[in-house]
Amino acid sequence: MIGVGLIGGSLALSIKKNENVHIVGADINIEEMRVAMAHAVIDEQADDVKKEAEMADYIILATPVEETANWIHVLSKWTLQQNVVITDVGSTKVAVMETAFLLKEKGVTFIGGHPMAGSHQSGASNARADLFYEARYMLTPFEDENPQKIDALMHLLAPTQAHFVFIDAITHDQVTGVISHLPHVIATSLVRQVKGYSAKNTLITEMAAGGFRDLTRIASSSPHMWRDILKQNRYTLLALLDDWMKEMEQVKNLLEKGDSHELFHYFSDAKQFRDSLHV
Ligand SMILES: NC(=O)c1ccc[n+]([C@@H]2O[C@H](COP(=O)([O-])OP(=O)(O)OC[C@H]3O[C@@H](n4cnc5c(N)ncnc54)[C@H](O)[C@@H]3O)[C@@H](O)[C@H]2O)c1
Ligand SMILES: O=C(O)C(=O)C[C@]1(C(=O)O)C=C[C@@H](O)C=C1
Repeated sequence: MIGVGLIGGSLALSIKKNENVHIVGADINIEEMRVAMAHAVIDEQADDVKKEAEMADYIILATPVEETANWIHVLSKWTLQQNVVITDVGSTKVAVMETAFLLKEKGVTFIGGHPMAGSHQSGASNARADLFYEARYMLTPFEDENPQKIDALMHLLAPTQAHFVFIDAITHDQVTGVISHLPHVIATSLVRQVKGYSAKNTLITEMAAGGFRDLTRIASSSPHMWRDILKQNRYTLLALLDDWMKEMEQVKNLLEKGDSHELFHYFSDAKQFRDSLHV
């Protein structure tokens, strides 16, 4: 397990429910390694990552996505087990799968993965074995991947009790752009706007309640993780932000007109769609 933070740690805790699993962890943050060992998230800490990776049956990359791409470069230079399956948990897939081509060219299996559950909290101390229970778990194997390797990975991940969904990397990045990355940008920019007002009036933060909390919780997420996600999915985000600005223009127009019927429809249309969603 390379990266023993929230997602790597949660996956480790859940994978441990399989028989005959021994999880060796590696992390650039020594404190995270200490926490992961102290909470029995991993069985052993890697003193020599190369040596451990070359002995591993599975390698899971659970680092921020730019680091994941770097690790794929590194792994492509090592002599891994012939049957090794490498996967990741990153929130973007196009850049990761493009880099993973380096492994494919060497006959090494890489199957992209992305569990659709998480938190604004980071680190192994927040890891939970049930984090992925009933969540969607997207997999992006190369088109001609050996089905036995995919089955082996799904077997390893079965204790997560997540529902696997196969998807191509481009569609993945468009879909997550819409339902995860754009909402993060909106929450973050809203918090920044409120921060500006709060400098002039302390009542603003004092009066903040449930509505503000629910809409902005995710702005407390890891800046490192989100910087990397936005870098890798920036073209999708640029198009989505154009649409978002058009949406805001529409709200401005509605307010300028002040038409009760149109304003009511704006809210009722959104409520109807929101009420129909499973989340
Ligand atoms: N947090 C979420 O809600 C969520 C959900 C699904 C997927 N993801 C994805 O999971 C991945 C990990 O996110 P997280 O929430 O667990 O973050 P996290 O900060 O809790 O954990 C990431 C860990 O990676 C370590 N790390 C960073 N660079 C490294 C490197 N070069 N080598 C080794 N270790 C390194 C960090 O020290 C940290 O312990 C990201 O790619 C993210 O996009 C996150
Ligand atoms: O619940 C949260 O805090 C999350 O942000 C989780 C969340 C999301 O739903 O957008 C964040 C990033 C992921 O790649 C998957 C899930």
